[in-house]
Amino acid sequence: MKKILFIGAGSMAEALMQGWIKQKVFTAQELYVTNRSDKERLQFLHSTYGVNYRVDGAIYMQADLIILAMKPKDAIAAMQELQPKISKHTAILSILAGITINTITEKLGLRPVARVMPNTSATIGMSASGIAFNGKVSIEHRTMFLQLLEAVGSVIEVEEDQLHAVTALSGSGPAYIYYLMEAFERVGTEVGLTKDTVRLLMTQTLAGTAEMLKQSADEPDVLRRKVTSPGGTTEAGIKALEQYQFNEAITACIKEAEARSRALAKST
Ligand SMILES: NC(=O)C1=CN([C@@H]2O[C@H](COP(=O)(O)OP(=O)(O)OC[C@H]3O[C@@H](n4cnc5c(N)ncnc54)[C@H](O)[C@@H]3O)[C@@H](O)[C@H]2O)C=CC1
Ligand SMILES: O=C(O)[C@@H]1CCC=N1
Repeated sequence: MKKILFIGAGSMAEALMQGWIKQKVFTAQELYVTNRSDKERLQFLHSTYGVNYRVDGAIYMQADLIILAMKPKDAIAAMQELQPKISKHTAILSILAGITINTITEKLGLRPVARVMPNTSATIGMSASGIAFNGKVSIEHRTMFLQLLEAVGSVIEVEEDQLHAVTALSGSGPAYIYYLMEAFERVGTEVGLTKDTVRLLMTQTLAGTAEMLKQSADEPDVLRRKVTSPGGTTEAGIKALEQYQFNEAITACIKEAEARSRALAKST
């Protein structure tokens, strides 16, 4: 029986443990979770998923894999606390935005580290994750790390530096789409539909559009033109997007998020 230890019990830790249990990658009994102080949160995870939340010194020492899942601002203190408690050989999977593999091995010692940027859709097996490894990761470790991420969605290997871009795009991406949906629902009710009807129409539109992009050989602009009749509604809508600087807004959004990821890396 494996021992997989989560340090940090927030929404991303929950998404991963939920996905792994659902996909039968690990049993709940193999998962251990700890956080800084919120015992109620640990009890909630225990009663909801059956994961262990009583973590003694032996569990730290025997852990096969440790998942770093605290907020980046808490990472240094958490790693300093962790270092004396864990075995020299334990592999680390970090989901921390902006915290480099170098910082992790500086604080925890040279060991196999995978740095991953998943997203919260891991909860339903639909994460899009980027992953980078250090030189200590063996072929067996690599296979294991990739399987863990494949169990909760799709995963693509990138250079570590590219994880800043992955974070800005797919790590934060669900929030942008939820924000878009909030806007659709708000305006949808203004033009005469109920919120429920807008939700139904637009979730299917998002899913259908994503599937078209996956299945079609056409580029997005070609697919867009197929929707856009001359003098029609789409053209009017797109003109409004252009007038309100849609492209500038998206560019600023991704660049600000990427810069924030880099700033986080610098400040630790
Ligand atoms: N929420 C998201 O969509 C994504 C988050 N991430 C990354 O995942 C990490 C966690 O994010 P969330 O789950 O959203 O955060 P969260 O705020 O929901 O949870 C953070 C957890 O870490 C715990 N913690 C803080 N200091 C600790 C310490 N010293 N020892 C043990 N536990 C400690 C807190 O008690 C809390 O349970 C962050 O580093 C973030 O960059 C990565 C991809 C997506
Ligand atoms: O907002 C954040 O910093 C994290 C990283 C990607 C999604 N959430």
